Amino acid sequence: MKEELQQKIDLKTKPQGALGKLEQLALQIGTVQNTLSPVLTKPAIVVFAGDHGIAKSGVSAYPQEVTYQMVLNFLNEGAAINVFCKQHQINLLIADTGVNFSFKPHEKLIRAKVEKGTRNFLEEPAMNIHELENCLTQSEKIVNDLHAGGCNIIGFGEMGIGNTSAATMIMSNLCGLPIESCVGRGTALNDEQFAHKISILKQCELRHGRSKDPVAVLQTYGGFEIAHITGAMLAAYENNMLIMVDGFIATAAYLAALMINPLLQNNAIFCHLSDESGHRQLLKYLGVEPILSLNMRLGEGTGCAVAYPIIQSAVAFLNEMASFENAGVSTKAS
Ligand SMILES: O=C(O)c1ccc[n+]([C@@H]2O[C@H](COP(=O)([O-])O)[C@@H](O)[C@H]2O)c1
Ligand SMILES: Cc1cc2nc[nH]c2cc1C
Repeated sequence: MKEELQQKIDLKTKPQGALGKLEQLALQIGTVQNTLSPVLTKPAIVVFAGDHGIAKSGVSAYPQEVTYQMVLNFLNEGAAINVFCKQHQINLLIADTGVNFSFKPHEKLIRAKVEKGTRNFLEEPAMNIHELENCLTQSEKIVNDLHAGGCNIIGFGEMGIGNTSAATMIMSNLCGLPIESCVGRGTALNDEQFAHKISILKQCELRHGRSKDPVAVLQTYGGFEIAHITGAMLAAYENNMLIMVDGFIATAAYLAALMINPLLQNNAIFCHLSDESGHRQLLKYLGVEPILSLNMRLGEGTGCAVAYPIIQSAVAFLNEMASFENAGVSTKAS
């Protein structure tokens, strides 16, 4: 199928390769769906939210309460992700994987709470193996349900004060890179706060040692929302869905999932380069190029939502553009 797709792309009325990254996307999407005429159906983004014990150690510029407050904002349709999903007709769902708050039922809220926040990994592992398994099973069900409803392209966002610290530790361990190469300012720490974050994360490294085992690393550092994203990506792959990968935290979850199933890379679309400083290095480590680079560092799945119309353009040109033959346009001079 790959060769036939490449031929179809090359016969479109354009100089060879002139649609750049859109051509690579069209090739990838057609290959995943094993067709010359792929379609994107019922696009969805799930924002997984969870609290982090490490937030108590002064590693974020914002207090932990912002996690639940932002979940309420998502449910009231006031956040950036709501706006972009509405703009592009993407179905948006919010999953409470471990927020320190009791939410009232809401049609867009998925109840997947493991605990009211992870434990502080400065002192002890963020979660136990049962809690991690709970994350992986619940997220699998969430994705399976969306797939059963006709969704074939899905993005995963996250919300969790302190989660750039967890993602930093995941990246540092699984890539075998020093903390300094992975850490960033998250929600915009000043120089002093940033130095404190680095010192805390180094203490955590001393406490837990290093590991390249994705399951052990997720258990040690969390969070519930990150582990949910890992499980959700694995389930999306099993359903042969296209997987939109968002920013730093979502890519750390992807890294863990990739180590569990390397075939995941066939279905993954890297939506944007986050301004969180470790993200560039992480994408480089993975050997992938994102669609967008807009200096965004919000999370919530906003990179996926903003990149989605570009993914649609890739599918549209493949399906709708004329070939040289159909349009009566001459090919290259020989
Ligand atoms: O997606 C990203 O690349 C990204 C980069 C920096 C921060 N964030 C968001 O900011 C929060 C984590 O930042 P922090 O400083 O609390 O660790 C969390 O809710 C993320 O969604 C997200
Ligand atoms: C306000 C705010 C919104 C967010 N959305 C994702 N992470 C966030 C962090 C903060 C602080």
